[in-house]
Amino acid sequence: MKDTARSVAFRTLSRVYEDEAFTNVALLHALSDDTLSPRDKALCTEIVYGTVRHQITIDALLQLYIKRKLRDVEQKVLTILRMSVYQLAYLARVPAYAVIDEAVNLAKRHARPASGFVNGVLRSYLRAGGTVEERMEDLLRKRRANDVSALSLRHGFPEWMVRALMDAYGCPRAEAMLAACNDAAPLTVRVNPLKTTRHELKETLAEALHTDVRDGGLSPQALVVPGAVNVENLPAYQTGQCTIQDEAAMLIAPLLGPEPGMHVLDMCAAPGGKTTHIAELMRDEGTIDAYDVYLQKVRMIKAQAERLGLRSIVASLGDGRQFADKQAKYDAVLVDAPCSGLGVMRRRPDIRHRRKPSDILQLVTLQRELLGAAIQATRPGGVIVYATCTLLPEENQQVVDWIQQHAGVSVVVEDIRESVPAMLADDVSGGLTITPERYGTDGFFMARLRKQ
Ligand SMILES: C[S@@+](CC[C@H](N)C(=O)[O-])C[C@H]1O[C@@H](n2cnc3c(N)ncnc32)[C@H](O)[C@@H]1O
Repeated sequence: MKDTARSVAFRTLSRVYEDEAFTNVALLHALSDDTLSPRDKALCTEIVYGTVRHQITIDALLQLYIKRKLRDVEQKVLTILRMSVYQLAYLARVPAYAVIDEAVNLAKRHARPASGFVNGVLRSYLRAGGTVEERMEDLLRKRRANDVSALSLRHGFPEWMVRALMDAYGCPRAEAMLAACNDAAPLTVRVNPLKTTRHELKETLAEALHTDVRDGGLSPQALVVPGAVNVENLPAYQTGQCTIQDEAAMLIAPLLGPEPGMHVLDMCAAPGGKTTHIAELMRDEGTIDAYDVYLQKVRMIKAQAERLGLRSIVASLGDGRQFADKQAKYDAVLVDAPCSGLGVMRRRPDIRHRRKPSDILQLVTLQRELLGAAIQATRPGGVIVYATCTLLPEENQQVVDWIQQHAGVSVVVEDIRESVPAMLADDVSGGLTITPERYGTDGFFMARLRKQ
């Protein structure tokens, strides 16, 4: 049978829900051949991301029409219902009859005995009427919901995550942050100054993609490409003129103060986004030792270095914590630590469903150990940059504060207001926290320490 936007969306969502695939990776794989038209690819992408983003809200609405608990509904049937309610609730331009027809066809193909059930539930949903906002507010009134459960239901994030953000940033800002985490992220690329200029690359990309490409507002190396485009297929990408990277992430490597000839350690380096940035800023002169604990990921660093034509990167397999008892020799060390990833939920919406509160404690322990080892590996007078892509202070400023007390050597947290764009100065408090609702970027934390 011929693939449609919805059948490919169903297959992709099944991989996310049944095989624990990452949404962005499963989608990239599903759309890599050309069986769908560009319009259908866009619809499929919208359905997949939207369903995962709004799953908590969708489930609460679906439960009103299903007597059993949703966890007792067969996964394939639940996937069909979730993606269909997403379309009925959030995609005004899609006709309801098309959604229900295709849902029933999908059920006949993948869960035949349940096709009548799928039809019945979706028709009951439609009959109840009202916009998704009205239905949600009705549900919240009936549940007498407090602020945390209200934000959880309105924006589709688990309650523990909402509570953590509210505690850290207050209610209005946390709500704006959650809403921004549901926005589609733009594609941004970092120009490789060793091969071209931002101006030249901008013209090359605009011509190849028939679209307006604009300069980023935060990094002098950033270009923003609108729409869902595949830059990786373009000659400009394949010949190493640019790297795909969120604009806020482009602010991290410069904090190390990279200069030609330096000896730098990148402790958690894969897939190499920041390693290659450091090498570009060092004009590919000097050495960057880049480590990661997964062999497959070390190969990714090597592939990126090769694509960009960078020779100063030495990528190796290794645990960053090993540097705790090695010689202190590096001029600068980057710890781009493994973290809960709450800052990148625009691109990885499944993070909200995967992460558990208990993960945070484990991550904080690892982050402290990595930062402690980084300080040991740095020569006296050298700098250490600690960064994450999460929004939780426990994994960010609190790790930096803790290490100052426990490093066993003297380290100072430097004031980085002069080293970041002026408009970010107010976001610096110890380290810099960039949140997604402020500048349309992913969320990041970065701090610079100097070993005395
Ligand atoms: C946030 S990512 C790094 C992203 C990378 N710096 C970039 O810009 O492309 C964190 C990385 O740390 C790696 N990692 C996790 N535990 C580690 C450890 N103990 N030592 C070294 N790397 C580790 C993960 O495999 C992951 O690739």
